[in-house]
Amino acid sequence: MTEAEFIAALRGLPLHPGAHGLADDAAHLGDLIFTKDMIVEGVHYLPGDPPGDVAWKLLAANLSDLAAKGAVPVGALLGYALGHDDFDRAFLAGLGEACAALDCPLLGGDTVRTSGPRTLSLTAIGRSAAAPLRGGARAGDALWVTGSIGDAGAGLAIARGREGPAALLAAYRRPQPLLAEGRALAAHVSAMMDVSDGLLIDAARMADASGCAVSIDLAAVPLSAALTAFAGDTRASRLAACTAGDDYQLLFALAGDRAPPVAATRIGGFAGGRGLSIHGAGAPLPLPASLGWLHD
Ligand SMILES: Nc1ncnc2c1ncn2[C@@H]1O[C@H](COP(=O)(O)OP(=O)(O)OP(=O)(O)O)[C@@H](O)[C@H]1O
Ligand SMILES: Cc1ncc(C[n+]2csc(CCOP(=O)(O)O)c2C)c(N)n1
Ligand SMILES: [Mg+2]
Ligand SMILES: [Mg+2]
Ligand SMILES: [Mg+2]
Repeated sequence: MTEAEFIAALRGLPLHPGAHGLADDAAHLGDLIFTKDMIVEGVHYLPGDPPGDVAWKLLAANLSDLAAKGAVPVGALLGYALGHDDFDRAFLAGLGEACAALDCPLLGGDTVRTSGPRTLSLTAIGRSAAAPLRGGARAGDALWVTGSIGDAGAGLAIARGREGPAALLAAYRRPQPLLAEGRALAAHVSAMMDVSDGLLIDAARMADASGCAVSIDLAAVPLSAALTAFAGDTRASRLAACTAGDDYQLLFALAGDRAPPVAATRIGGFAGGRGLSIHGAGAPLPLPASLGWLHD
């Protein structure tokens, strides 16, 4: 079974109304927001990555989903698999640092031991008075994204041994959840989500959840100077950036010609119909074979 097939099958189980049909980044129970993300050695991080960075990434990936709902973190529940003492101790130190820096204290969790690949999980709880959904975009809305796209994908190549700048490696190992930006945006957007699996696949998910079509101008996608110096600026490098994932930027829909209250780039728009299309210099472009990361 693929990830998408499994989640589709879960939709046939008894679902709480706050799950929004498992078509949002998080569950909404009153003003409380619940989200969970897991990370697995060899899948989400490399065995040689520093344990403190693994802890950071586990918390940050979850808080990114809270950011997309405009939430303030309340606390986190940790699911931890013990392995080697050195890793476990360094993870603990890194988690303490991450909880303090990101203002998210522990509520509890569970601990097991495994001899297999390390699998870690975290459930983050937040509070948001007016959480936007992933599925609220309407035909005529513009599509916007914060920051730059593709840095973490390049950082993974650097973590695997390519020469490259520390800033790209840091984007991969220490993503920054955009909590303040999410809170500033929440009351203005018609839809919001974070970019975890890749800009193209996540934009397609926002359009699907909203019952709209979305189109993206590939040339408008913001790339950092560090990335273009590292990977060039070609159609292929732009497509690689837009499908790499691990960006943890905020993707949002905004009505008409409104300007967002935080720094962001307009990259496309929503229309009637269904599906994702991309274009460059006014001409339609073929979609790449893979739109982003999928656990298939
Ligand atoms: N095993 C599961 N059990 C219950 N719900 C699930 C499960 N896996 C995914 N979901 C739900 O499916 C929806 C989509 O999940 P998904 O993991 O794609 O969201 P995300 O956390 O925003 O993305 P990412 O995992 O890339 O960070 C969410 O509502 C999530 O709670
Ligand atoms: C070693 C290594 N190989 C590949 C990747 C890329 N990657 C893995 S999972 C994922 C999407 C988010 O995960 P999920 O959807 O499970 O929350 C991405 C972009 C990585 N981070 N580390
Ligand atoms: Mg998300
Ligand atoms: Mg997830
Ligand atoms: Mg997530």
